[in-house]
Amino acid sequence: MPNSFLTVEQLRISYDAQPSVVNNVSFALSEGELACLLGPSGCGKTTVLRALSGFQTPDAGRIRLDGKVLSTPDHVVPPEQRNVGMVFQDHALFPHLKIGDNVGFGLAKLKATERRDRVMEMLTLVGMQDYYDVYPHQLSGGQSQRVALARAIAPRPKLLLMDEPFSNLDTSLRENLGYEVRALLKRLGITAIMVTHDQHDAFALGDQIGVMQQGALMQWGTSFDLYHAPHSRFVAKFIGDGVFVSGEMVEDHTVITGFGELRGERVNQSLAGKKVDLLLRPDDVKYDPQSAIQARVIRKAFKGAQTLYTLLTSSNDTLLCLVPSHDDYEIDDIIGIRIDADHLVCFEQQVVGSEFLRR
Ligand SMILES: Nc1ncnc2c1ncn2[C@@H]1O[C@H](COP(=O)(O)OP(=O)(O)OP(=O)(O)O)[C@@H](O)[C@H]1O
Repeated sequence: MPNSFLTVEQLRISYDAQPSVVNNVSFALSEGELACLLGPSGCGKTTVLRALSGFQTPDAGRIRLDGKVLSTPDHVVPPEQRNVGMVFQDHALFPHLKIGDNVGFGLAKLKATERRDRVMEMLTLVGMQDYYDVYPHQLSGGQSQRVALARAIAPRPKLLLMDEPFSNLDTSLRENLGYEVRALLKRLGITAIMVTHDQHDAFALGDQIGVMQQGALMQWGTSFDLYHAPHSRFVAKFIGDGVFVSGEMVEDHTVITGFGELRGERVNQSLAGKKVDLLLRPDDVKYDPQSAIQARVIRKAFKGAQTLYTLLTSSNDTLLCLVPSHDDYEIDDIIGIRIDADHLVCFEQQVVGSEFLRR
């Protein structure tokens, strides 16, 4: 943390009507790292972004960027002096300015020829080099968002902030754009933070993802860790599909369930000797015609390459299982399954039977 490029330390923010909108949030980024703040509506993501951009004074805590203190409760470097770029959900292009002038807007300090070269370089990077003389209303949503990105990175900011940049775009476009933007920012070595409530946006862009709930940062980690090693029920439920099934943790690496004994690495605190709710993701349950564990299909959802089956075991546990869609089964068919969870995510038991985490 001391040598990080960006550090947010113990950030606390209240609004008049609402205390602790952001509550002791701390995280750090290396130069060139991409992070996402992910969480349900109202959890405080945008407020963190506002503090990073200099529009919000913290009640407590400190923000440092590249060795310089940008925000404390007593001193806030104004937004225009931070060298921080911003992209918003609604693109916010100036409607009366051509695309080239939109992208060149923050480059007033450059000579005219340098400015034009920089604008062309940025437009080329986002694949919009043929749109220099076009007005914003002539662009699609995806094109506008590319231009907004080009405008934000044109002044070569130290930090790029993006607030739900893909939320007005349709699903397939937003996923493609997410991976495209990631590749571009990585190529340019730009450090960035994106706020989103959509886990797929976060998976597409973030090296690190921070999951927020009611002002608190619940977990900070890679998408893989958040999905497979959530530290809390909230993160387990917020990220991905799955079920909780009841079991008993007989020792640190072993849980007995109604459909057999499962062994794996323990992820959370030790609950040896206790009744637990064990998290099983659809990809922890493997289709295996040879297996002795049999389960009945009670629901199927075709997903293209795979089908997501909801299964009921003879012990009355409900499981989710992803099966290549060529292996097609009908409701009430019996199929063989094998549990392949190399890590055991358990929480002290709250429910009896299975609980769904379907989103
Ligand atoms: N200017 C403000 N004055 C008072 N309360 C505010 C203000 N801005 C936000 N809030 C409140 O603070 C809380 C957090 O808001 P924030 O916009 O940071 O959440 P968010 O996670 O970004 O939500 P969303 O995804 O809906 O944008 C909300 O309850 C909101 O109503």
